[in-house]
Amino acid sequence: MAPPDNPICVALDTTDPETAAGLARALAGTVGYVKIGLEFFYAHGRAGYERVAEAGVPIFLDLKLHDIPNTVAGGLRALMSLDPLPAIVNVHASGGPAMLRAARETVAEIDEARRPKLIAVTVLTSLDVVDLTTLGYNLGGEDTPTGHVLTLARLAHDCGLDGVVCSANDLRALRRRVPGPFLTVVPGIRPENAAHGDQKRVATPASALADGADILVIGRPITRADDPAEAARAILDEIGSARSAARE
Ligand SMILES: O=c1ccn([C@@H]2O[C@H](COP(=O)(O)O)[C@@H](O)[C@H]2O)c(=O)[nH]1
Repeated sequence: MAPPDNPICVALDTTDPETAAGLARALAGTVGYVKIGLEFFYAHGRAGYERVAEAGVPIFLDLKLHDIPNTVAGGLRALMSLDPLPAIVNVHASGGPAMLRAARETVAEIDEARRPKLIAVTVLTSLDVVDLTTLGYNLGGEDTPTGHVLTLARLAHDCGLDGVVCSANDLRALRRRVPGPFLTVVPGIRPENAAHGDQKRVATPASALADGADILVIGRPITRADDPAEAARAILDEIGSARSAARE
């Protein structure tokens, strides 16, 4: 799977349709994707989605489905009638193999050239090793969640999914241990000196790409900037400079 030309995906986390559609228009041509998540979709559903889609930017519909196989398949099938189709949809890998296969079979009902990429969330970037231990995961004494991310990523791969959502901290191990092509979509991206907020496993845009990210999900550092398009351009410049320096 070829990496996208423009790896920036901006999270439109708002309940205001004017703001979401306005951001999508302002960012068209500067970013590769916009992301619609729970906040916007629960508030405005299909009509809100279609309004954002008018800007013509490919959409990652980040609804992170997590339920029994039949329910996830039904939910995804309902989403497959969106017009235009999203470029990417997702489920939680921890829904298990039967659910992942049901999801894969459902998106496969759309012809291959048009179907959305189906990816699985591994471990949320807002969780660190302390959180996972609190949740009862046995990390075998490791001090990062990467081992668990790899388990879920391999499962997603074996169930035929196109890729995963993971943190930048997991990428090197994942690129070594999960066969490609396999899309890596990476939130928790923070330019130097940007506030981390609720994100615990973070990286800069340039370092995430250097470690193997295909798509960088960036929300507040762009959407809360005085000029979001300018903030996105600054990140693209930073990425370009880091790539040129790496080639020298
Ligand atoms: O593990 C995950 C999965 C999804 N997200 C989503 O990405 C954006 C990040 O927004 P920021 O404002 O840049 O923190 C947000 O929509 C999350 O729902 C994630 O952060 N981590």
